[in-house]
Amino acid sequence: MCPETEKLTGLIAATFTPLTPQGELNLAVIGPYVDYLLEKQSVHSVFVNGTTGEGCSLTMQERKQLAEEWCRQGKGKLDRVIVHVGCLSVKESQELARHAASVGADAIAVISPFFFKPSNAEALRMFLKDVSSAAPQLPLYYYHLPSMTGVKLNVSEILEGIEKQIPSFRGVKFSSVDLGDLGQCVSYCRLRGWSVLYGVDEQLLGALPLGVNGAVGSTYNYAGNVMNGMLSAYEKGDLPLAQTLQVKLKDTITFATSLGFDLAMNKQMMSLYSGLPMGPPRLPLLPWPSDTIQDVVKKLQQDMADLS
Ligand SMILES: CC(=O)N[C@@H]([C@@H](O)[C@H](O)[C@H](O)CO)[C@@H](O)CC(=O)C(=O)O
Repeated sequence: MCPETEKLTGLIAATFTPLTPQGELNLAVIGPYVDYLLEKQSVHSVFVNGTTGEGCSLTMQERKQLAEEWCRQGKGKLDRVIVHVGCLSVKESQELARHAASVGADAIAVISPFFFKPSNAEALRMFLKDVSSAAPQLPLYYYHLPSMTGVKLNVSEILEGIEKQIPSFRGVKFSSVDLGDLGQCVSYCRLRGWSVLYGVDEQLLGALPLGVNGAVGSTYNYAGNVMNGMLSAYEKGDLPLAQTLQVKLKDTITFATSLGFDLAMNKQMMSLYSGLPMGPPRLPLLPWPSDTIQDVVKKLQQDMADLS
C-alpha cells in the first residue's frame, strides 16, 4: 500500500527525451542532464515521459528504458523521479506503472486517454483506478492537460470521492488555464494533504495565490534559476520582483510563439541553450531551421541574463 506522501514542492522539470540524430534513444545524455538540472538550474526533481518527453510518441520499451535510466542516474541526486505512464490502453498504462515501481520511481502520473475519451468523471476515475492497481505502493497523480487531450472534464468533478476508489491518489498536475477549477482542485487536495502542481509555466505566478504546491514544466529545464527566483520573491512577499521574473519568461515564450513555438522548437532551444544534445523531435514533429533556433535562444539568453 502507498504510504503517506510528503507534498511535492518547488519546480519539477518536465524532461526532454534525448535522441540520436538517427532518432534512437540517447541514454548517455541523461547522466549529464541530471547534473545540468541540479548544478545550472537548481531544479531537483523530474517528470519523465510526459508531453515534453514525447512520451506518447515513444514505444513501450523506450519509455521503460528512459524511466529506468532516469531513476538510475537520479538515485542519490534527485529528490523525485515522477514517471508519466499514461497510454491509450489501460493495459499498457498498467504495464508501465508496474515497471516504474520496479525501477524505483517515486511516483506515477497518468493523463486521460484521448482517442476514446472518458464520457464522464466516473469513467476516468475507473481508468485511473485500474492503473493504480498495478502499482498500489506508488503515489499517483492525475495529469490534466485539456488543451492536448480534449478531455474537458473539470478536475474538481474528477476528484469527487476519488480517495475511496484510489487509496494511492496524491494529487494533480494541473495544466489548464481555468483558475476557477484550479482553486477548487487545490481546496479539495489541501484538505487531504495532497499536492497540486501547476503546468502553465508562463503564468505560474497567477496560480500561486490559489495555493498550488509546486510546478511541472518544460521551461524549468532552462529557466529554472529565474523561476526559482520568482518563487522565492513570491514567498518573501516581493511581488514586483516576482512579477518581473514571471514576465521575463512570458516574453521569451511570446517571442517563440510568434515564430511558431512547439515542442520541437522547445527541444532545440534546450539543446542550444544547455549544450546538451537533445537531438531531433520524433515524427510527426519536424525540426526547425537552426537560424530560427538561434534567434529564439538569443532572446532567451537576453531574458534570463542578469536576472537569476
Ligand atoms: C502543453 C505543454 O507542453 N505544457 C508544458 C508547459 O511546460 C509548457 O511547455 C510551457 O508552459 C510553455 O508554454 C507542460 O505543462 C507539459 C509537461 O509538464 C509535460 O511535459 O508533461
